[in-house]
Amino acid sequence: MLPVSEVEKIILDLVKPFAPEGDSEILPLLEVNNRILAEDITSEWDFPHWDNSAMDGYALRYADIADVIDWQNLKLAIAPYEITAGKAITQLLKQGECVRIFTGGMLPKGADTVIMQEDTERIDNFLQLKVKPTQGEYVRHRGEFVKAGTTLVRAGTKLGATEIGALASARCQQVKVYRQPKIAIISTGNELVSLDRSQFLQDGQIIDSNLYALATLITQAGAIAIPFGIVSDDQAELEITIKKAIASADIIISSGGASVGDYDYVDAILEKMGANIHVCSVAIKPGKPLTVASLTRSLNVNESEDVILYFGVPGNPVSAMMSFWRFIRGAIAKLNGANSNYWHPQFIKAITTEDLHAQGRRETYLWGQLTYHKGNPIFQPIKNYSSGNLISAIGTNALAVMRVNQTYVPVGDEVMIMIV
Ligand SMILES: Nc1nc2c(c(=O)[nH]1)N[C@H]1C(S)=C(S)[C@@H](COP(=O)(O)OP(=O)(O)OC[C@H]3O[C@@H](n4cnc5c(N)ncnc54)[C@H](O)[C@@H]3O)O[C@H]1N2
Ligand code: MOO
Ligand SMILES: [Mg+2]
Repeated sequence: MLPVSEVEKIILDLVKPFAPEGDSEILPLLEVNNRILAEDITSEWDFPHWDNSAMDGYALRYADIADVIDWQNLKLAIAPYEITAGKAITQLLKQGECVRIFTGGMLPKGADTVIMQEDTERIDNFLQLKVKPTQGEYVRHRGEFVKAGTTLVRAGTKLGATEIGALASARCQQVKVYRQPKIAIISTGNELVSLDRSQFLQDGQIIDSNLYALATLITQAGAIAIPFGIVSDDQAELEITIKKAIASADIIISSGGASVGDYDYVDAILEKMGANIHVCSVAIKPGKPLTVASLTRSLNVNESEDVILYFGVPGNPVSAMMSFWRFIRGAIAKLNGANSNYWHPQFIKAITTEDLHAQGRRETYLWGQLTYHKGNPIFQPIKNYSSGNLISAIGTNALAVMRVNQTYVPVGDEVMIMIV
C-alpha cells in the first residue's frame, strides 16, 4: 500500500500531456466551454481601446480645480455636446469647461477626470461640484487592462465564461484547443447487468452503476467517455476488451476485479499483456485496490509508441468514484494540456458538525456536504460509511480528509476538506 501523495506523484509523472500540434483542434468560440486552450492568445489591441468614463457624470480637466481653494463655488461651463458610449469624439475639452459623459463614453482630449453626477449640481449650463474629485478618478485608461502585444489568455487555461468573454472582446472568432481525451470504461464482474429492463434481475445480479457514475465524472472532467461494456470475470474476455480499448482510448478505466479475490483478474491480465504496473494498492479509504499501469500502443507509421494509462479502480461504487476524484481527474487534466493548477484536488479547511472517526491505517475520506454558515465553511458528514453504498453519497460535494494515524476529530474542530 503506497501513500496517497506518492501515488498521485507516480500518476502525474506517467502522464505525457497532449502536443499543441496534433492533439488540438480549432473551434468557434461558442464551442470551447470547459476546453483547454492550446495556444497563447495575444491581444492585438490595448484594453480599453481608449480612455473612457467609468461613470455617468461629467468629464473635466483636473488642472482647472487642482489649486482652487473655493472649489465648491467654482462654476465649470458645460460643453454644448454630450458623450454617449459608442460616439467618436474629436472635440478638445477647453480650459474651464466640462462635458456631460456617460459610462463607457470616450474621454475627449484635454479631460483627465470624471466626476459622477450624484456629486455635482447642474445650474443651467454650469456645473458645481459637491465633492472634490481626485485626479484621474473614474477614468478607465487606454491599455490599463492589457496592452497590445501582451498575452491575454495563456495556453493551458481552462476556458469558461470569463475567458471566453475576454477572447470575444479581443475579437477572437475561433481558438485552438486541445482535443478531448477519450476514456474507455470497462465494467468487470459476473454479477453485473445493464440498465436494460428486458431481462429479470436474477438473485445476485446488480446493475452496472459504475459505468454511469464514471462516465459522468469523465464528462465533467472535459473528456469523452467510451463504454466498452460489461466483461465477466473471465481472463480471456477481459484481455480482448482491453486490447480493443487500447486501439481507441487515451486512458482506460476498468472497475471491479482490482482486489485480491480469486476472480480479481485485472493485475494478472495486465502483467500477461506486458503492461508496466506502477501501483497495486493505495493507503486510502475508500479506494485501496487501485491498479495503475501503462500499456503501449504501436503507431506503425513512424514506429513510435503511445503510452496508454490504465486505472483499475475498485468495484465498490464509492471507492470507484474516490479513485477518480483523488487521482484520475488530475491525470486527465494534465493529459489534456491543462496547467498545473488543475492537476490536484482542491482542499479547504472547514468546521465539522459531527465527530469524525477513522481507523487511522489509511488516509480516510469521509463524504458529506460542504456548506457555509455566516460565510464560514461547515462540513456535514453522513452518518454511516460504506464504500458499497452509493445512495449514502447522494448530495456529496466534499470529503473530510483524515490523515494516516488520525483517528478522531471532535465536532466543532477544523478538518481538511477535499472539494469534489
Ligand atoms: N481479502 C480482501 N478482500 C477485500 C479487500 C482486501 O484488501 N482484502 N479489499 C476490499 C476493498 S477495500 C474493496 S474497495 C473491494 C474492491 O474489490 P474489487 O475491486 O475486487 O471489486 P469487486 O470484487 O469486483 O466488486 C466489489 C463490489 O463492487 C460491486 N461492483 C463491481 N462492479 C460494479 C459496477 N460496475 N457497478 C456497481 N457495483 C459494482 C460488486 O458487486 C461488489 O459488491 O474489495 C474488498 N475486498
Ligand atoms: O478501499 Mo475499499 O474502497 O475501503 O472499500
Ligand atoms: Mg473483488
